[in-house]
Amino acid sequence: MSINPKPAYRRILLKLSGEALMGSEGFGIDPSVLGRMALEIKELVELGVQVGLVIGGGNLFRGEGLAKSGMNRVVGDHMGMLATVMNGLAMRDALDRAYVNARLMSAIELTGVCDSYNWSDAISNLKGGKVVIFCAGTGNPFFTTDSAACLRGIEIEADAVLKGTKVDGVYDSDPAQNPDANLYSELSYAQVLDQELKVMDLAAFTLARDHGLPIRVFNMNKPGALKRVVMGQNEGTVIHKMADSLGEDK
Ligand SMILES: Nc1ncnc2c1ncn2[C@@H]1O[C@H](COP(=O)(O)OP(=O)(O)O)[C@@H](O)[C@H]1O
Ligand SMILES: O=c1ccn([C@@H]2O[C@H](COP(=O)(O)OP(=O)(O)O)[C@@H](O)[C@H]2O)c(=O)[nH]1
Repeated sequence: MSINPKPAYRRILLKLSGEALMGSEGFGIDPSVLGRMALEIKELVELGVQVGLVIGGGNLFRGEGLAKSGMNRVVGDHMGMLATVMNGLAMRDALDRAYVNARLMSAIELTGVCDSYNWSDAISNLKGGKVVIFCAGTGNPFFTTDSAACLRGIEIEADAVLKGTKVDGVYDSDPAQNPDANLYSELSYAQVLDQELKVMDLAAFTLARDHGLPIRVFNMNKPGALKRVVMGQNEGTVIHKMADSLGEDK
């Protein structure tokens, strides 16, 4: 196995689900998980990779779940977006404690708590080697933080969206249901859509496809997997533009 000494990416958009932060607890934030993730992100910064981060809120609130219990969906989504701000505050704090310079930018204005999202400030901070955490999703109800990850990824001209999840990548069927499921190392956008593989919601996925933004899915709970992805080693599944048997992939 050859080790590639240089990172494969100059700038990435890392998406971490809220559930990734709760560790073995069923709710909330596990400080030890947060600390481990901060150290993994620090390694990337030390390699010279520019890191934008989008954090989910599913460990605290999801609008869809709250709406099922009778709450107005828009209010539920507002709570979900504020949950991502809480996760963002915790992540910025963990990065500070790991001596990593980080800025927290919110799509919803929260004076005195964090900065408001500003595209050019985000780019300057990234160029200056600061980790930029984008919270409050897109700022709009009925969207997800996967959509926010693709949107911010396109805006900051990231080389890829790296989606950290609970499984090793994208399989031909749900590995939680089928122990014999096979892991893909590479897929085209068309293959994901044709085979209805679960990567991210359709709004997020089509945004990435239409802008040719590669998505790499990997296991955030697997120590060192993030670094291997960034070093261009064979880890997880990449979904990107490729000519497939049906002709041009969009
Ligand atoms: N074809 C598939 N490949 C990989 N994971 C899949 C597939 N189908 C369903 N899943 C499930 O999707 C989950 C990960 O989805 P993800 O979007 O990261 O989480 P969430 O929906 O909780 O935000 C995994 O736990 C896995 O069981
Ligand atoms: O642009 C956005 C992003 C998120 N949310 C809300 O915030 C919640 C938490 O985000 P998400 O479910 O994407 O978190 P994850 O699954 O990544 O933890 C969502 O369920 C939505 O209710 C929203 O309304 N608009």
